[in-house]
Amino acid sequence: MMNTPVLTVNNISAAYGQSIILRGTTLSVKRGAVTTVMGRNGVGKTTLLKTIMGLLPAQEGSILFNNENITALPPHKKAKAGIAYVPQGREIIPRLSVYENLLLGLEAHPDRKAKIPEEEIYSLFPILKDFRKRAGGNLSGGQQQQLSIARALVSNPSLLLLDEPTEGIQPSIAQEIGSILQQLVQQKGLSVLLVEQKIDFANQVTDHYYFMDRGRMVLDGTAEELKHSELEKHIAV
Ligand SMILES: Nc1ncnc2c1ncn2[C@@H]1O[C@H](COP(=O)(O)OP(=O)(O)OP(=O)(O)O)[C@@H](O)[C@H]1O
Repeated sequence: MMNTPVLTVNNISAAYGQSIILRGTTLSVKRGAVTTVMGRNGVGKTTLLKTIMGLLPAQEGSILFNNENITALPPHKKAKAGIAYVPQGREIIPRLSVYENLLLGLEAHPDRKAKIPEEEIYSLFPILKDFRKRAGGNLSGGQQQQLSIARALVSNPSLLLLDEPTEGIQPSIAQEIGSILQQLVQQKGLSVLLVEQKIDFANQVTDHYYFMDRGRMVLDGTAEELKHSELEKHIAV
């Protein structure tokens, strides 16, 4: 079990109406490591995460989570099975307090009596303890990103899908988020599928890269395996 991928995506396709976005996308996500998908704007990275989560149907191909076929499961069942999604733009509920936003994470917890693991969450994200009564909408972008990740962790996932966590936040906070991710991977064995545009942040956390173009993967490997020039070619805007 330890050596098998936590998630395998085989040849999936997905579309918005007539507009086909994923065209035979294949990747595998290593257990207890960070796998990062990079690629230019609009190549289908967000669509890939949405399809894995079940927010968009896969019209062809299959998705295996811990060797079980989850292709057609609805999002709430995937969440209960242990997949958490941190969407691009974070989707904090602005009028709810930080604590109430965290409570929403419990909806996806497989145990209905589960409570927020406050000690763990606040030791990872001390700012959320100080601000627990503050409205989510009054936090800075970086704090909202931390809240969004914390809310995902409240459901006790084994796989975290993370869409551009550094978008619009300052480099020092991005670096902090990077260290927290590393901690979660190394200490809790969390598996992460990250979509990222910033190579510096990606380099801080990534074990294995995939490069996506027009709905499919065109290159993959560890940082050592990939030549810098190749990376630049696939992320240049
Ligand atoms: N809800 C939607 N309806 C129709 N088309 C969409 C929808 N969402 C995204 N698209 C289109 O699908 C394509 C892929 O979008 P997607 O968001 O997956 O790309 P991305 O690689 O994540 O890019 P970005 O980095 O800009 O988020 C784009 O051409 C986009 O315009």
